[in-house]
Amino acid sequence: MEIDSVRVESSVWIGNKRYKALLSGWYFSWTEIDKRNRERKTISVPVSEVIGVKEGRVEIQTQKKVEDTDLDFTLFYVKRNGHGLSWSLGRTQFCCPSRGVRDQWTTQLRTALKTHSPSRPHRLLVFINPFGGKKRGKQIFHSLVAPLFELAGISSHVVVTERANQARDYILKKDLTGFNGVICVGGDGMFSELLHGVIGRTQQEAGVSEHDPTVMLQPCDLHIGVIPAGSTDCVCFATMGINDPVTSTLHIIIGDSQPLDVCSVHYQNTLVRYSVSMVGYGFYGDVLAESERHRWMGPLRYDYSGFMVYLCNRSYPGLVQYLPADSHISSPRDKTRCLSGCRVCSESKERLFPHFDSSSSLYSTNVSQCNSELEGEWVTIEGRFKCVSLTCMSSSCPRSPEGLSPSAHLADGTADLIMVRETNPLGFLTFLHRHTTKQDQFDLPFVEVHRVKAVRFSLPPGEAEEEEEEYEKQADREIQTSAERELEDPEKLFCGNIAGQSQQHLAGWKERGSETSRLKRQGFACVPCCTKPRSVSVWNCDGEILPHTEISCRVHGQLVRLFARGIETSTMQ
Ligand SMILES: CCCCCCCCCCCCC/C=C/[C@@H](O)[C@H](COP(=O)(O)O)NC(=O)CCCCCCCCCCCCCCC
Ligand SMILES: Nc1ncnc2c1ncn2[C@@H]1O[C@H](COP(=O)(O)OP(=O)(O)O)[C@@H](O)[C@H]1O
Ligand SMILES: [Ca+2]
Repeated sequence: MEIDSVRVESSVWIGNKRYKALLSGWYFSWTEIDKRNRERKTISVPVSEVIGVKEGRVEIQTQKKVEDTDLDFTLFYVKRNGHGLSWSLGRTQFCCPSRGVRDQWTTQLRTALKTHSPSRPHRLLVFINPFGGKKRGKQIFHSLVAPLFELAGISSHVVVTERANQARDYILKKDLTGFNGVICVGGDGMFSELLHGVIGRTQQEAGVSEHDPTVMLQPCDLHIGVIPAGSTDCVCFATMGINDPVTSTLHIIIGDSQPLDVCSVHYQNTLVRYSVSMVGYGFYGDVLAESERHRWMGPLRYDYSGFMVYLCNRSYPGLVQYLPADSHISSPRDKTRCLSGCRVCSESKERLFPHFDSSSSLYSTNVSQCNSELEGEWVTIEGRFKCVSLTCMSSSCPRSPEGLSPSAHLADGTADLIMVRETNPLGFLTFLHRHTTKQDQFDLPFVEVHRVKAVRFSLPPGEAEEEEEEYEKQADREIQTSAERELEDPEKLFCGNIAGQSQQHLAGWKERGSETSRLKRQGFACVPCCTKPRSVSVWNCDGEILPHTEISCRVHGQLVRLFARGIETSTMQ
């Protein structure tokens, strides 16, 4: 065996074939040597993608040694399947000329792993929602994820949730010393709990008020990992390009890091929620409100509710104001895609954090810096809309592989505002259908899209007053008793589903009795396609219904980081 400071090399055997194994720089490779000593095919694995090195011949499933010889070692690494987005565990068993050489290899490979992968997690906090999606969260974790963590030497503390918001509260309140990341096994709702916990805790520790819409929030160090086991799983799909628990687990193990923009939603000077995928009014709000009544259908509830709400053919008046992003940098119609190593996103880092000190990893929370992000001319648009949606990223998911806004970026500090004006049912169906094909859903005369830094939504003045009167009357007449019941415990009304509500915010609900009554009537008590015209919809914020109509949203560039690397272009191994 030859070892110098940059190279380790020796002969090894795989089965009955001889190979030259080489560890050089960032790569470990093995090249077949034929009987005439000529070099044949080489397989090369980046050290950063090695999952583990074990002495002996070890099986993948059981991790047991099938044969304990002194000459063998087994290498586990990331293997790309198909087009490269789906990852599985690769395994190769090497036989060395002597025990000394075998021990040298295991030592050298483990040292290289430590040097080249310093950001790997050692200890993780895992939250499983046993009721998400098809209710397979526990099974997915124990059969697919836990064995890989064990192989990689990662220890985990597992919490199977017993109620909504448990994961969020745990992150906000418990001692997290020693954890390098938090993982959710569930859907977008579960991710959202972790998101609120991690952002909230980071701001608490930094002494930053989350309620102030103009403040620069402190970026979060604790990484979030997502094992898809929900209904839409849009966060996972949009950051990995695939919903696959094993792929997600391998990205977590190797400590990949993908920054993500987050949108904060405020009502007056109170934080309502954070969003990473979609804040949608009109169609998407109605679909969500309707779908909550059909949770028993599992993921299909969205298709069923989508169909019912589509038949209602509603449109809503609204006043939308937005702060455009710099159109020289990128545009929602530039037909590009945000891929792994995206230039637009990496160049945004300097713009978003001009005072970032890389030596100490400190971000300056300078208020003037944040205000510069909020500078510019606001644009106002009034009209009747089928839907108004804001998305910080493409929001691609299996239902819409290109997403709500195919050219949106994961970490550029902007979101895309999509406004679909009132149109005939066929026009709206064309718009919806284009989400499922490669056709441009923005190339329709009633659709507008803008890349923005902030958005405000309000009801046109006349409408707002009329609505208010109508709701007051309705609230008094029709649902007084249920309104009283819900005021006693507003959280119960939504089945504990308003994750992220602060006490202050819940108090806000109690004050606005007529608004909660209205929501109940619209979202929960209303029969789909009811004959009464309704001119106010609800907001769908990453799968949660918001208790306010007039909201303002602001994008916080690269606020959190995921164990992911964005979508890779085809790279076959
Ligand atoms: C005709 C086919 C139309 C397909 C339209 C697809 C649009 C898909 C947009 C997807 C945006 C996803 C944004 C992510 C939202 C999630 O955060 C959030 C929570 O997810 P979770 O339950 O996993 O926790 N999910 C949602 O709010 C679900 C929104 C889903 C909307 C689906 C609408 C389906 C529409 C079917 C319409 C059928 C019309 C047929 C007329 C003949
Ligand atoms: N043990 C639990 N019981 C009830 N609700 C829960 C529990 N754990 C999490 N939740 C809530 O369930 C909601 C949906 O969960 P999620 O995992 O996103 O599944 P889905 O994608 O099917 O909606 C989330 O808003 C989350 O807060
Ligand atoms: Ca973005």
